[in-house]
Amino acid sequence: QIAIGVKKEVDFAAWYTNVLLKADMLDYYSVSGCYILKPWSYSIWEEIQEWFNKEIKKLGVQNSYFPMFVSQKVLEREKDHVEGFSPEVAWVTRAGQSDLEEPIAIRPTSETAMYPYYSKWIQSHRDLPLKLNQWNSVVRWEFKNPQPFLRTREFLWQEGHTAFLTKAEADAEVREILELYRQVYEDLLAVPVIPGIKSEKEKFAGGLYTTTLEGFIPTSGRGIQAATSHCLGQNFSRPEMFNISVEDPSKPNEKLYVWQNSWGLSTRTIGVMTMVHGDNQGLVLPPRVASIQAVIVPCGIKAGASDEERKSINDKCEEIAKTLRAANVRAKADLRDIYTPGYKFNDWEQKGVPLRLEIGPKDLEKKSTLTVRRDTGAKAPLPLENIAEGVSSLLETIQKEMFTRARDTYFERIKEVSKWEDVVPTLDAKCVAVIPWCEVEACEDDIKERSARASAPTDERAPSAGAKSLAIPFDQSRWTPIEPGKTKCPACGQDAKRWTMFGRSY
Ligand SMILES: O=C1CCCN[C@@H]1CCCn1cnc2cc(F)c(F)cc2c1=O
Ligand SMILES: [Mg+2]
Repeated sequence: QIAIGVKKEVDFAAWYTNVLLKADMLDYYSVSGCYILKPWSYSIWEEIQEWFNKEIKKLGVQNSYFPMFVSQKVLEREKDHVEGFSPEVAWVTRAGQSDLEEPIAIRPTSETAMYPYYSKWIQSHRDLPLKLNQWNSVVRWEFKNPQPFLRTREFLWQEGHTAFLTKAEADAEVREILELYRQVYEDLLAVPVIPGIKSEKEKFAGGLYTTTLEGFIPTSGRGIQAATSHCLGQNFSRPEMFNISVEDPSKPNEKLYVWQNSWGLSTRTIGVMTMVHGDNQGLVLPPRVASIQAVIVPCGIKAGASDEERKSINDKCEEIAKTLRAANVRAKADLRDIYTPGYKFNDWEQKGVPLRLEIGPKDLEKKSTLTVRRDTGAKAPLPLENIAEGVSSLLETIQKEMFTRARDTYFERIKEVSKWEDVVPTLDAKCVAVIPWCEVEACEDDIKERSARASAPTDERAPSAGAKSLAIPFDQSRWTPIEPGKTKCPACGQDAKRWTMFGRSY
């Protein structure tokens, strides 16, 4: 029987929620759009936190905590910055039986909570650079249908907010952080992403420019914004906004408004990892973030087996688990005597445990174990001698091959398109169209509108069908060089500037 009850390529949305439930990663919650993160998924967030926290501290970033409440007049400091977002702001209007004088917003992001205090704390250039990060949750009362980890009304993230004397320092940090995000996805989660810059239309409107990691979900053929690192320029420090300035060290008596960045990575990481690697047996965990990397299961114990035979097998399993744990492999022996080996195999496969070691009487005699990889199902005997070394290298191989397979799939779906008539068919083939684009915003609106009308009817639960610009990849070398003045934008015929990824997205 199909463990997950529905096939990934048949009903992706149902497959996704079933995988999360069967792997015991989450449970539904009484408030719609909110989910409980159970230990099996929360441990993945902890792995990401531990790694990222260590890295940003190397960059001199310090963690802090600002209140979750933002007063109305502070949140709406700059009308046009928030107005586009205002429908999704959640407000506290009452405490107990009495209404509040003023409604208080629950932070949807913390710029407006933090920057009045940046203005207060940053007086001299010696107070720069200021680099603070928060690990917290934010609330955005989304109305589009919620999806666990991908679009929820409350989510966990980190938000970094930094201030510099010069634009050059800010520009450099934007890319340093984006590179750390790339490592979270590619090295920890084995998920390939393409770093690039957002178009003027798609960037964070309050900022100067937005750099992004673009992920891709092959099953739906949709792109997904995996992480963002914005340069805010001086938009938030200027006098009309939060007035964050120092005396210009090179021009006394002149005010210099600071250059700021803000960057975020959320529990969306877990959803992307699940969608990219999961299969019809359920979750498939990359070893780097698996809370159990190897599960040891006693096998072949006949019903009539003697107690000592059962005990010798169980003891061996526990001993192997201990040996592996001593070598920093997160290993567990499943000695539950109420379940058959077959039941256990299915249970741990649904939870995505990267490696299973089977130990039966014959294995004991031969002093070997049968290893079974979760990602490929490949089985191979492994001598119990130097078992820790063998298991560690097998886990590394699994990590590498999970990434390579996902990257090859992603790159196969990225199609170089130079003629408009090929754009919609590319999207309908669940691919991303990379076009030599003119970077004119009106053209972008036109592409979205023309591709929405022409596209095949996608299932009604899917997000919008029109093609958005996803990113302008920093690495342009993968496509035919654009000849300035000669290469034309396939959508509008104007001169093309850079290869740009267009696709449907989450
Ligand atoms: O994306 C990030 C990274 C972490 C720090 N913040 C930036 C920009 C967030 C952009 N954004 C995103 N969503 C929002 C939703 C709101 F309800 C609202 F009032 C404001 C915003 C909003 O500013
Ligand atoms: Mg949003």
